[in-house]
Amino acid sequence: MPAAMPTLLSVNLNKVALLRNQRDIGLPDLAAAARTVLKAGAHGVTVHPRPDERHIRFADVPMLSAIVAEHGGGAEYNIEGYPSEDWLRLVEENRAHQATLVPDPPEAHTSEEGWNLDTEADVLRPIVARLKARGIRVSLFIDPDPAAPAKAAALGADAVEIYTGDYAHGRPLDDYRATGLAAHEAGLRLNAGHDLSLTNLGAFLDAVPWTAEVSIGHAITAEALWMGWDAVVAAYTAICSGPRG
Ligand SMILES: CC(=O)[C@@H](O)[C@H](O)COP(=O)(O)O
Ligand SMILES: NCC(=O)COP(=O)(O)O
Repeated sequence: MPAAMPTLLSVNLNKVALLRNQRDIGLPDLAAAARTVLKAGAHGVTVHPRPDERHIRFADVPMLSAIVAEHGGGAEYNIEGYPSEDWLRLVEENRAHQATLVPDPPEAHTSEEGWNLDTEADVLRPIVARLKARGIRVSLFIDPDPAAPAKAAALGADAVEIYTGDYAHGRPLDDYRATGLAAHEAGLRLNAGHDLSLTNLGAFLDAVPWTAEVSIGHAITAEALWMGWDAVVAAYTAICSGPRG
């Protein structure tokens, strides 16, 4: 069993932006949300700017970059998305610490699968090199497939993010643990995300103790409506730093 390590929490602000976009009055204040979650103890902020700007708008990206930089203390900015030229420029121009490449088509309702690292290898390899040349950590969004981490490492990725949506809907943790171990053995940073929540995060981290970072947005935003941001971030960081069973 690997030495227990605290898992870092990156709060995805997509759903704060989604609510903000419903009216033209700037509420909820996205900048205030970013400052609040960082002050409450989140390690970083994640955004997933989609081509239709349904939630995070391209103009939000530099504003949030400045807030993460202003917070300091090693806080990180994780930008997720499909690596179109526009998205790549957004990542490069806004000092992302980590770029998480996700295979979503523009019309995707949400992210529901990882990369096919066999058929997309030739597309991804130069993109990974381009981002790494700028000092950006590159994470590839993968399915819970123990064969995926070695393929991601062969493409030059620094990290993988296991898609956890199916786990949240009842898929057993066996493949997640095997994939996490494979990432650890491949020397990759292991991230995880999608539909993680206060009710399912602990069991995931117990089964996959190599997890360096979780990015959580939908559930934490819903939970913050009842608990408030300070309390909900504290609840997640307590799970993230708790003893691994
Ligand atoms: C990649 C992933 O699982 C999430 O980060 C994604 O950002 C969710 O996107 P929506 O918030 O648009 O559903
Ligand atoms: N990479 C996962 C993420 O950033 C947030 O996903 P979700 O918690 O909104 O499902």
